[in-house]
Amino acid sequence: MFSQLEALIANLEAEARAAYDDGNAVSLASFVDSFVARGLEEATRRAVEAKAEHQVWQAAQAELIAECADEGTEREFQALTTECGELRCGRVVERNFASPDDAARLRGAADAAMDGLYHQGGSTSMALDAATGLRLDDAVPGTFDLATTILERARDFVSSHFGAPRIYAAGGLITRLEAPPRQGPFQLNASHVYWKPHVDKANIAAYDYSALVYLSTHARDFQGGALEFFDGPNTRTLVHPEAGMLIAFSSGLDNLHRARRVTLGSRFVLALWFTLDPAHTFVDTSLGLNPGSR
Ligand SMILES: O=C(O)CCC(=O)C(=O)O
Ligand SMILES: [Fe+2]
Repeated sequence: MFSQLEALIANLEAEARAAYDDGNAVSLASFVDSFVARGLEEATRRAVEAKAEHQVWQAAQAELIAECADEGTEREFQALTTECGELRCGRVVERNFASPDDAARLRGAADAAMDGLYHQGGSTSMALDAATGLRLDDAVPGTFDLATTILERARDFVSSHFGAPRIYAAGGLITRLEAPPRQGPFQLNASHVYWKPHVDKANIAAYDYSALVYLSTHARDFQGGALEFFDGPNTRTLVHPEAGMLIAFSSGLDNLHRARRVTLGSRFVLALWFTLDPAHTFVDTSLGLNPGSR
């Protein structure tokens, strides 16, 4: 299987070969070598920049978390729009974004596809990529297409709601939170705490918008597990997931949040992230394919 680095080098080599001109003074081999070397230098520079940006976001996140008390006044979700630079920030909920049937189909497929995957405490996640697609389709044919269709619809929804004409899929996860946590050989860390407040952009600086499509319903499929936003030191905004509900929000510091601990049952969510920067579009290398050669 290709590593990311091998895939990058293979891409650069393919690009170099395509760019090589026969009338060139240098041989193809040395042209490719110096093209790859320049490409790797550029990639390294971008990685260093991204690391610095990541550290800034993490420091700001730590400050916000420190300001939030353990307990706060709770209020139910209200849609919210704020200005942030040239963009719109805020949050929005859309019930029945996915039909109950589609949510149930994807939930069933995800549950089966997670057999044999590692869990961390009560949490099991699969990236939304082609390798997961094979597992999903093996469990319930057609469910990878269903997931990618939901992703595309979510992208259009976020783009029009937040007034960002062009946004790109930057990553996706299907996550199951459950209580009690499964034990056995696939349990990696029984004391893993997934219910930590966080800012999505502090995890991956390229994320600009987050969308969660719930596949399970609070009080029917699970207890606990509300989505909680930390709005100021003592104020919490809660969303109780319903199968098919979409919640979209800007990924920055205005949306410090967490999924609360599930106390009983299973809670599935399709989490999607979008970026304004095409350079950060998600590249699926899960089947070891070289994206440049497709
Ligand atoms: O499951 C949820 O409600 C939240 C998930 C989340 O915050 C995340 O994956 O970043
Ligand atoms: Fe999050």
